[in-house]
Amino acid sequence: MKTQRPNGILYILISGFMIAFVGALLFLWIFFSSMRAMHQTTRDLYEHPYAVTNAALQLKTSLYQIRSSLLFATLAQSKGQALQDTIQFIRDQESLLEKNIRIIASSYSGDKQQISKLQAELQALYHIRAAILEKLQTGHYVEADRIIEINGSPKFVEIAKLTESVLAFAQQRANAYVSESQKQLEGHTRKGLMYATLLLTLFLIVSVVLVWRMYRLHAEVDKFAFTDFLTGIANRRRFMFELESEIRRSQRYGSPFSFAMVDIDHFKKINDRYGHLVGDLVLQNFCLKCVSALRTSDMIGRLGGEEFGILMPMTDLHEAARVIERLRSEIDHSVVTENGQQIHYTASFGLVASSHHHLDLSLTQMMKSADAALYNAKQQGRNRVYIANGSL
Ligand SMILES: Nc1nc2c(ncn2[C@@H]2O[C@H](COP(=O)(O)OP(=O)(O)OP(=O)(O)O)[C@@H](O)[C@H]2O)c(=O)[nH]1
Repeated sequence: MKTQRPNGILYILISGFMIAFVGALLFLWIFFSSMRAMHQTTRDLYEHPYAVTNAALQLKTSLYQIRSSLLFATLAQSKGQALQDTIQFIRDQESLLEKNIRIIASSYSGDKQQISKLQAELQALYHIRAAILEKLQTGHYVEADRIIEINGSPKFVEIAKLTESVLAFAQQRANAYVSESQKQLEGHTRKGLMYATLLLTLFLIVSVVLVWRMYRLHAEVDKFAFTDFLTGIANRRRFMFELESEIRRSQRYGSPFSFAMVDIDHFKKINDRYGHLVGDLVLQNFCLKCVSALRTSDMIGRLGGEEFGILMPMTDLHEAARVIERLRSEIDHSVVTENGQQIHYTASFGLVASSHHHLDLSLTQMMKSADAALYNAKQQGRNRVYIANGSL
């Protein structure tokens, strides 16, 4: 019994720690995988779909800038440094344009032929742009203007249309992607909440089970600490505690109480003749008889071996003597039946009442007095009740 309690608590503590550890790991795993998924979704959301739309928009701007620069240079009849600056500006815009068309070509998920066509149209535009610049550099402004009007403008319009259609598709895809990603984010949040709730519920259940186990263990330990294992009645420790409390109560309020010390007669002979198991049955039978004969407010405890104590609160000597005598007689007139054998046993009682003693009565004095009375009952032939300072 002594080793069961620490083992039980250790077992509960270890299981509690293990469950908490697994729960914490699970929680961290859910938390980090959910965070990673959310991070990835957010990154995809801002990098992938908008890359094409941004590139298409920039491409449109570059085209517009190139066209305006060519028109301006032609109308203003630019030459010298002004023309050189315009050429440099157009080159910069074209390299920007090239960068954007590469982005579109690598990320566009629509009709790829559209992109090839756009690239081909841009190449054609570069040739037209080269022809216009050549005319401008040689001062042929009218021819430059004509090339712009006949070849350049339609080409710009054509490319702008193509870019517009690429942009519209990319935007549509981006919008779809955004709403899809939002749904995914909502899904992650919902899942996270669901797992957290499940985990919390699991922890609650485990905690309740653990607390219940601890409570039961505690109650069991308490029961074994104050109960006699064989008979199920109060053990010596519990009985002495109650007897001492009753003495104090009697001293304080002057309430009467009686106490009997009981010993089963020739119990050694019963053991020797029928065996220890039958001896145990007799002890149990004795306790049953006491419990049925006494009031529920009375208490019976095993003081050791075949010796018992009976405490009768609020009972004076006269009443106690009547009850104990009835119990003695009942035991004397009954038998314990085991394996077809009928075992008859008797008991001797030493009875003490609080009214027979002084107010400063102690537990030791009361025990001594009851023990002496019991000794007298044995001496006078057993199977009798002996009252301290007088016999029935
Ligand atoms: N079966 C059983 N026997 C017990 C238990 N506890 C003590 N005993 C036995 O009870 C016997 C008590 O014997 P004694 O003290 O000589 O007393 P007795 O035979 O009852 O004689 P008197 O008290 O003089 O009438 C011993 O043999 C103990 O071994 C128990 O829990 N079960």
